[in-house]
Amino acid sequence: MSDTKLEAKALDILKDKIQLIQTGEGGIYLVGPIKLPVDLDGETVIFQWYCWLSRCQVTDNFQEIIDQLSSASLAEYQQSSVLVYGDFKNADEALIRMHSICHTGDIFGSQKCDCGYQLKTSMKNIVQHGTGALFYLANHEGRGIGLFSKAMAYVLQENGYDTVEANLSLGFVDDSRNYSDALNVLRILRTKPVTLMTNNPKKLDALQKAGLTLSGREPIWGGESAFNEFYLQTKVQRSGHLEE
Ligand SMILES: Nc1nc2c(ncn2[C@@H]2O[C@H](COP(=O)(O)OP(=O)(O)OP(=O)(O)O)[C@@H](O)[C@H]2O)c(=O)[nH]1
Repeated sequence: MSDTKLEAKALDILKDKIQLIQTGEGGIYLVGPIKLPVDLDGETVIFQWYCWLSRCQVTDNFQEIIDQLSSASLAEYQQSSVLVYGDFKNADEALIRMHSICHTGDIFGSQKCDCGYQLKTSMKNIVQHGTGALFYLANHEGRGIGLFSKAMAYVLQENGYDTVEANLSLGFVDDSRNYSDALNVLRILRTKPVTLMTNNPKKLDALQKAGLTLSGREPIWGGESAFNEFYLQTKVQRSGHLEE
């Protein structure tokens, strides 16, 4: 097949799997669902996976978006995505997690935080519940400060600073995470209320202010180790996290 024919065929395949979400500030291009078999403790679980890209440009001519991909250096800027399980659109009850990326905890299994534990547990909870979604938010590293700054914050923490002090002394606020794109995607996937897995009342508040319709909160506490005792204590004492 010629390159032109391959391109035309690709668009034909992709067009039914791309949605434009208009946000007022631009467009979110949502790709999916894609069937994703996931190994959860030795059991294969099928999730439906979606990934999105935010652009200033708003177009439903998706070829224009495809044409920009190869020169957009997207690997330099991570994209967020969501794993959906069960009849997420229609079920009366659904469990969701807005999980902030944690390179050290989620990927390396670092025990300096509880992120890896929360990621795995939230996926298992969703499957056990029967319906839900795990939003994996790629622009949230270090509560919004980025991986390099988080490394600097860790150096400061090795020298006596707590998590909040470390962020502040590097010129950041304690928490600069934004949930608006994730909520725009959630509204496409489900309009009924959801139960949010979190221990953080400020996150709950930020999400509700941004328009999340909530039916409840489920705690997600655990993953304690000798290495994260002070970190978890700081979450409770300085950031107001709930222990149950
Ligand atoms: N700045 C900074 N960020 C950290 C540190 N440890 C983990 N993180 C980041 O914290 C984010 C998770 O936020 P948490 O405060 O642990 O929890 P939360 O999302 O507010 O609340 P939960 O929903 O209860 O998990 C992830 O993006 C991690 O990368 C740290 O020592 N310093």
